Amino acid sequence: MAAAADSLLIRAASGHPGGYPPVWFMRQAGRSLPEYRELRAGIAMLDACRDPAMITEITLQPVRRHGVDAAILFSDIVVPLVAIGVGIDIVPGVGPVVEHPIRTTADLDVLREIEPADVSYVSQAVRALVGELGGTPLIGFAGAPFTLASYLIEGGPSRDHARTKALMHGQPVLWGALLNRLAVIAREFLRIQLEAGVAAVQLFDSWAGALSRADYERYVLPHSRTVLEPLAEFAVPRIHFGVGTGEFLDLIHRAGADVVGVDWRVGLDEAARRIGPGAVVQGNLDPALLLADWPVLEAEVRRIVIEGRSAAGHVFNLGHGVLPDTDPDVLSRVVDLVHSLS
Ligand SMILES: Cc1c2[nH]c(c1CCC(=O)O)Cc1[nH]c(c(CCC(=O)O)c1C)Cc1[nH]c(c(CCC(=O)O)c1C)Cc1[nH]c(c(C)c1CCC(=O)O)C2
Repeated sequence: MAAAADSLLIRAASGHPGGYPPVWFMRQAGRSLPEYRELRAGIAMLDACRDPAMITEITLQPVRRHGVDAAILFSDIVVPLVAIGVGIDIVPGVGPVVEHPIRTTADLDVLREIEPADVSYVSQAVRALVGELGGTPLIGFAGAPFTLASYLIEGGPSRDHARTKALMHGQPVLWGALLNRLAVIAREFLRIQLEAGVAAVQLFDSWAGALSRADYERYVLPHSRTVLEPLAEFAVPRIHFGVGTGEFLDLIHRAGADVVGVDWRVGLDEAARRIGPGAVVQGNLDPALLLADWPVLEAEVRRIVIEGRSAAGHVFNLGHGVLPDTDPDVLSRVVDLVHSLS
């Protein structure tokens, strides 16, 4: 732990950057890696997420291959919900699909509080990983209340989040009760990972960008704050990420984040300005550009590293997850390039 606490990621997150920005990739573990596809063959996603040896090996794969500056726990945002008994499956090529969508007060009963014993495989994997990783920090994560609520209300992935928004505006009491339960689950799931030894946490509010600034502030921010604020006691970086949240990056920060994840729509210099003094940012290469010719990609990486220097700290990452058909050698080359820039 002492070594991980001194890592580039932890230093950049507290606003004391070293020579080059630390680099890791959202969804660095997964289908872009042949060794992942081989290991996962014939094993369902949620079964893999409940097997400590599998979690450990898959988490380590991109660290070994790319030399990234952080590992992210192999899991999924729906894992804590499945662990407390919510009927959810992860369907390949689709995403999480919910057996009984949540649409009434009675439906909330299924969302009981999570206990460490519900996810002992996660604690076990974290402890093993902290030992294996040495000085490389391990990032734990959870899905944010809004993004989890969207899956639960819609019953699966949604383009427009229409039922979610209708419930948010039309049944604000039910909305508040649902988001509060999800916030407590996310916070306790992160606490379990922190107690097992993760060096940082990331809260994924992937779909928050579907909301207006005013609606985010009123209906979502208080609940994301319920997740993040009490975790300050662990004194580790709390990263808060969403896609399309450029209009309210300051609110993402205000919810209790030390590091604000930024997608590719806003430059990091402008993002730092929007967040305010002392801003630490994470991002923000467009994952689609990993499929472009190297000279194009190289120029983008250089631009992002330069723009990141106007923030108090910068963690190099993508603006969203690695796409499955990304060439893993390109990811390794991006890591080497970032490491050569100081
Ligand atoms: C929205 C969301 C989900 N899951 C997650 C989010 C938030 C991040 C984001 O916005 O991308 C979070 C997540 N899911 C996964 C990770 C692993 C850690 C990492 O390497 O980043 C993380 C951080 C593994 C996964 N989670 C999933 C996979 C793919 C399943 C497989 O390999 O069979 C992986 C590696 C499944 C999943 N789970 C989810 C989706 C949309 C999918 C993809 C469905 C598909 O295209 O098949 C829900």
